[in-house]
Amino acid sequence: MAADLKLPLIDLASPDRPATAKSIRQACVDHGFFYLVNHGIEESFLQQAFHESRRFFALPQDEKMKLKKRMDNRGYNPLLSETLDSSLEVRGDLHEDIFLTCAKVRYSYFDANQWPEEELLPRWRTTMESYYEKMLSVGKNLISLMALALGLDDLFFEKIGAMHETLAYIRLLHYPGITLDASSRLGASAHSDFGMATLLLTDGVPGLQICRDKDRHPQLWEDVPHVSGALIVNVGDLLERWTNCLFRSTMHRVLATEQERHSTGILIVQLSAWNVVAVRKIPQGIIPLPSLPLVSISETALPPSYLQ
Ligand SMILES: O=C(O)CCC(=O)C(=O)O
Ligand SMILES: [Fe+2]
Repeated sequence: MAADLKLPLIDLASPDRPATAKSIRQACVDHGFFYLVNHGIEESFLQQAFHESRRFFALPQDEKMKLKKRMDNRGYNPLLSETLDSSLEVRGDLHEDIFLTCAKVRYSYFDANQWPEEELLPRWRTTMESYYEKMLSVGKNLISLMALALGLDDLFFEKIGAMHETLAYIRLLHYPGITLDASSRLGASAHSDFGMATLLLTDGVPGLQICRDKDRHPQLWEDVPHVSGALIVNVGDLLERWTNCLFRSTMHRVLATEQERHSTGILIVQLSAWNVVAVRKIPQGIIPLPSLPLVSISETALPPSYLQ
């Protein structure tokens, strides 16, 4: 049995933004994970997004395969096609997912999405487009609070152009509620997220766990309990890098459970700093991805004062 964790709860509607920023800083330093409540997205709308997500995964496999993920990272990943922990010998996590982005950026991503046909899933596209807009707006508010939490002007990321042409992905995930062989195969194997931050919503079925100290042996995995109506926020590798590891991009995973599970999330990535994105955390430390430039910490966007 994994230990149960009490993650901090951040109230996005609190009028005391400096106090909220202070709590966010503590949460990002201690855990890299927290709950976000009073985020302003109506519960009925979130349920509708889940409903549409379920409808998609319930389609016949050949319909889903028509949207199979392409090189640009958008589209459908069938069951067992992805292994988030690249060090595993048993390949294939027990989930299927679809990636969408609605960003209107220079590569016309908006039109490049692969949408299910309207006759097949009426209103699916419009629901996902509003889901994207609503989650991104919460994410932008949060990122301005993160700037405050770093002792910066709350428009800091906007001013340096970091939110210019913001790229964010919606990821709809389905864990089918089966366990394969008696192996240790996971729903989503251990990984950290690569962008600035992820905002996640789960259907309440347990499974999500975090490992706060990846260098500890044996690793300690702690359950992230469900909090009704709250979004789960986690810091991504990019923000960890920008803050010289002050904010933690915490490793997490999802167990394979016998109960079916859905989650929907938005991953906020920073498009105009791909060179900074191009570092991945691996257990041994930070390494550049092959063929992509590594930006030294002193060249990153934040002034040294943020560490104080
Ligand atoms: O389904 C979950 O609870 C976590 C999903 C996740 O880690 C991800 O989408 O990066
Ligand atoms: Fe993740």
